[in-house]
Amino acid sequence: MLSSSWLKAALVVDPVMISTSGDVLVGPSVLAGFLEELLPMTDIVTPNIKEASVLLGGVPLKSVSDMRTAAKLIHDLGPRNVLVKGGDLPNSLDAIDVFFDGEEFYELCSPRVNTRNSHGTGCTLASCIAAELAKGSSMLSAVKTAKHFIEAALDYSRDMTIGNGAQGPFDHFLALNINQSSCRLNRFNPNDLLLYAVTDSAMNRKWGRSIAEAVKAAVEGGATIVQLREKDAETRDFLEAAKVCLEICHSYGVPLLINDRIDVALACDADGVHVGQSDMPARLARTLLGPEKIIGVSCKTPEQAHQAWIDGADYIGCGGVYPTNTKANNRTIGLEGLKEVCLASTLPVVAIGGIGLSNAREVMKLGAPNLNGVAVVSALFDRECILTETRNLHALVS
Ligand SMILES: Cc1ncc(COP(=O)(O)OP(=O)(O)O)c(N)n1
Ligand SMILES: Cc1nc(C(=O)O)sc1CCOP(=O)(O)O
Repeated sequence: MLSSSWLKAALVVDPVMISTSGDVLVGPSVLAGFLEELLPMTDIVTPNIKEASVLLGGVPLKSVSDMRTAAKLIHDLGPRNVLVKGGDLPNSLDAIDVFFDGEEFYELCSPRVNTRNSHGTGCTLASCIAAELAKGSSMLSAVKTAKHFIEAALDYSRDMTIGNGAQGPFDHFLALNINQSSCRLNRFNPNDLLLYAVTDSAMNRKWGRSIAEAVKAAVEGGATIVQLREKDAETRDFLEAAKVCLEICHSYGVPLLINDRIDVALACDADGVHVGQSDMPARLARTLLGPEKIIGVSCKTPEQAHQAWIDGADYIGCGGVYPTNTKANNRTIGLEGLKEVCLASTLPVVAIGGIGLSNAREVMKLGAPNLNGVAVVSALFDRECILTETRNLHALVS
């Protein structure tokens, strides 16, 4: 028995051999067909740990380390990507899935949802991956989105009572009802890019403010995401300031990213990083930060935007839309350049460079697909009152 979907020439296979409830669903002839014919043509196979064990001739999987070994061995059987689902792993507080793309391993971790309503999760996960691939996601993004969807759906339907069996189905229609629920579908919401405040240490010094004071004023004024871009801060000072800013931002429900410094982002458990074309490559940043963190990449061309998507970035910072004094020797690409990148990008885009009260509306009116907001430094932080400037700019772009 198979649950598979062909979309955009991608074959996603959920090897439905043993159900979550432990029932064996296939015989030996099906297993042979799986190994010899199906796996070699598969883009991703998504076995649970019992199915992974069956595919490998019965080896027991008892730990995440065993799951990694299994993912590698199953990859050797032919599929281009493997997701070993650890929902059944004993003695684990979290649901840890191991994703292997032939080069890197990713441990995708989410809190275990205690519910009897878990019937159908495997098939739904595979279908969701296929749908995300068809929408243009990279494999890792598709897997992450699918996993978040399952987690949210399980949480949403944990207390439902349907039928009399030991297990109930979970609710696939939560998206229709999500507004009534507190669960979150994605860790990164592209709408957060609407008003992106990027700090600048020199400007804070000029106005005699700490980074934390500047950040507090910006989030109070309506900044929807914040990036600490502290080019000349000492590492220790930067880290301490980042921890304080993280508390401030989270108290307003606003994500905080760190410019360039993956080490600082890891040390303070920031929500993510923003990297440029000459910084740590996004793919390596993803490996270092894991699947849950937000990664933004600066792009001036459609080619760079495409690479950022392949590398597993979450959004693109595109500029300079207008000339700027904040970043030395920055090439201006104009509204035309911005539009070109937006049209080519499969990722959400935030415009940057010389944007302020006088031109933010013009940028947003471009109406380019994927353009989700404006990122601003001097128009917020090189002003006497950050709070007022942020409020005014927020009103303009909303
Ligand atoms: C949102 C956003 N977009 C672009 C940049 C520029 O990043 P980068 O190219 O790394 O240049 P520096 O910021 O390091 O000077 C950004 N920081 N944020
Ligand atoms: C940090 C940065 N990156 C840019 C890019 O084009 O990638 S422009 C820029 C500076 C933006 O500052 P302001 O809002 O003061 O013009």
